[in-house]
Amino acid sequence: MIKNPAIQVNSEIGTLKTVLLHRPGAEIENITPDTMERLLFDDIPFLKNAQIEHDYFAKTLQDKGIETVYIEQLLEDVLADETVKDEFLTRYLNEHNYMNDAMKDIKGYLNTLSTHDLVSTIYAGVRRELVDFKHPNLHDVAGSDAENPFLMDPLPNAYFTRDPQAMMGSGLTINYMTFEARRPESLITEFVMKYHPRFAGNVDIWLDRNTDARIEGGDELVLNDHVLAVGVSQRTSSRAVQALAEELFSNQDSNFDTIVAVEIPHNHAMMHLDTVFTMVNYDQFTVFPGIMDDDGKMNINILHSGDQGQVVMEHRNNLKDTLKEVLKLDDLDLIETGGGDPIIAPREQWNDGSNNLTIAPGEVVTYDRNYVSIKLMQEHGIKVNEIKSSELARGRGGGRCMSQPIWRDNL
Ligand SMILES: NC(=O)NCCC[C@H](N)C(=O)O
Repeated sequence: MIKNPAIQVNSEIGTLKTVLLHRPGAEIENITPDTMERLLFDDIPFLKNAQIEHDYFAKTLQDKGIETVYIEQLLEDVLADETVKDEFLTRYLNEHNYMNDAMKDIKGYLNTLSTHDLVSTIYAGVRRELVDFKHPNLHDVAGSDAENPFLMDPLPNAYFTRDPQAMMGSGLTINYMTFEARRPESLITEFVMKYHPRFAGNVDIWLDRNTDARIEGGDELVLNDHVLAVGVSQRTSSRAVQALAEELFSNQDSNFDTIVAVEIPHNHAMMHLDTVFTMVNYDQFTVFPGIMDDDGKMNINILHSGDQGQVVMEHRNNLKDTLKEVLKLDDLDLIETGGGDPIIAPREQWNDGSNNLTIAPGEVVTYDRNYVSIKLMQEHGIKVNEIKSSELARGRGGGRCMSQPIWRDNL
């Protein structure tokens, strides 16, 4: 049992106290038309305005008394220790296939930077011409890698702090992410959890990233203190969900005994469960109807903890009924994104109209552009705090994607 847990997340809706963010930086300006698709962007945001919008998002949270913690600051704190910095750079470069003398050359350059600039460079990417290679690898002089102006690609998705890990109960999963473009983000989480005094020794690690079972935080929803909903999606494999169930059902520190595995279409617009489904109150959810077939059916499996902590599985096909069953509710309110209209719903889903950050039961933070979904939520009694969304939305993630709750009041 952890004595002083640094994480407390026992729901999607308990009053939010502390949240992890990343302010978009130079990495956004290192996206080009050629790399956009590989870097998982649909357009190149205007950085200055993206930062204004992000600061507005952070201030909206701060004005509600929520502590905002920046992952880049935590990384800077951790890398101030020379031994940790060396370990981090070795791992980071290894994961980019640099070893031996070539690694020494790159480290030589990175070690000339202040810790602050090093962190910015890790996010922004390391441009090839900055390193004076005495010992280049073949892949630096021939083939497609050699054509890439970056030795290490930028991390433009880092402002979606939800995905590299998922905090639940007194711990987290540190995620092996699906696309190479995002994998270094969870290496950062790993080092912060291992070495930052705020977290080191004070968190349970339910899953680590040393696996090939893919999982991302946008798929991991904490419905209450013993039930999770996890998307089986473009980004999260069924094997990872099974592994998570096995760990949570058998670990003494975990209170979770049920995982609802919800299969969603595997595509870019709906890459994670939270792009189509969020919990906004005890008995209210927003949902994009496009995740169901024409009869309203879906492929859902409830994973339960059996007598010996083993995983027992039951199949379901109706989302509303399944939620009522696992949450023990007589009724619940599914609020359809864009009112289910065949034009408005997919447009607002594309711009993350289903991706709400719930900051207290019945109160959300969401993008202003999805005005039809906002009006509907208001009509259903939800308090909506609107944030600006012209540039941030170009990365295909909204309020929930841009935030990782670290501490919520228990319900
Ligand atoms: N939880 C989320 O849905 N996060 C949004 C991630 C968007 C990012 N461009 C990605 O493709 O991973």
